Amino acid sequence: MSIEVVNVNKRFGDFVALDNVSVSIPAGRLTALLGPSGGGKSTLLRIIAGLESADSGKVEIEGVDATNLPPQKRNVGFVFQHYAAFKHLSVHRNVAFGLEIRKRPKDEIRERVKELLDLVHLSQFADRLPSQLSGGQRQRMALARALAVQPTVLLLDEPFGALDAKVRKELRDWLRRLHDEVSVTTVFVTHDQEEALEVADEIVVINEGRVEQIGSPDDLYDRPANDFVMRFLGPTTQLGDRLVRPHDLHIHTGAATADDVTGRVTRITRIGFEIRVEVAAADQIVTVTLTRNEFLSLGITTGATVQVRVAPEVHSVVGQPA
Ligand SMILES: Nc1ncnc2c1ncn2[C@@H]1O[C@H](COP(=O)(O)OP(=O)(O)OP(=O)(O)O)[C@@H](O)[C@H]1O
Repeated sequence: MSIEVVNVNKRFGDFVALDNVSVSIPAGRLTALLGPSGGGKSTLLRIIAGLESADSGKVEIEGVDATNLPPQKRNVGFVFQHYAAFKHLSVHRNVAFGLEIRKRPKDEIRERVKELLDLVHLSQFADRLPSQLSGGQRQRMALARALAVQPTVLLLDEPFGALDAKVRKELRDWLRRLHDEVSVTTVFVTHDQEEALEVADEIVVINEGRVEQIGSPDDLYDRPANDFVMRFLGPTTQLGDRLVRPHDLHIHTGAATADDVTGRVTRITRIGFEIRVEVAAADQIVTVTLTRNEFLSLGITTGATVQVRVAPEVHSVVGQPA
């Protein structure tokens, strides 16, 4: 393990921001701290970085007890959402900054900055000022700057939060590729479940100062530890007393069996290549998502009587042509 957070507690006045949090973050992986706003993600990241101290508990980085070490002794690099670049320095100088204050030889700095600018695809902008870059380019510069001093751990607090959806998506893909190239242990905060599911190897779900679940994207999505994780990770619908994913429900128009709930189709909506079918069953509106082929083979329209059940073998149903 690269980072061990053990029984960390943090209060702000009476407010409990972190309630006995323990997390193991594996070396060389990309880990997301995911959860709703105010849940404590940034506080945890800041405690790992040494920018905030825990009231009690321990932080270990690469086997070293870092609990009482100042940030600069932890060998972590960090990037925050509203990244403050040195406005009067070129991109090259911004990236070189950490190396210059460490008084590294000029040749080494030149070489390393060149490598990093290549890595983040900003070589042609080396002489520009930060104000002459786009938001996405500035975030890439921030990452290059954080990586310059070869941290063992890279901490990113909503690094793409302020950017528009398209740039965000590009940077997300790019971060994944970058991580695969340099494989420095990376922890990033996000409240966006899609971002976490798409990019991270491991996800730590944090809510109201507590860890709800830790696992791979598949673990969390398919085997959520509780209702909170299930609802936070993706769409859900209620069938009887069961909370399920809309695509894990099966519809048929044959005779009802013991597992079926009978209902009436109230609405059919097409969302991209999926079809969302709403079924009024008993006192519930159940949402079922189907592929276009599944939907067409059923031949249902609004008002039809249908049977709904939880698909017996989810993975054999999803994605199969009807
Ligand atoms: N310095 C502080 N003083 C008082 N309260 C604070 C301080 N820092 C954070 N908090 C409170 O602690 C709670 C957790 O904040 P934190 O920033 O860790 O949440 P978060 O999960 O990162 O949320 P967001 O996604 O909105 O950034 C919030 O209710 C916040 O108001």
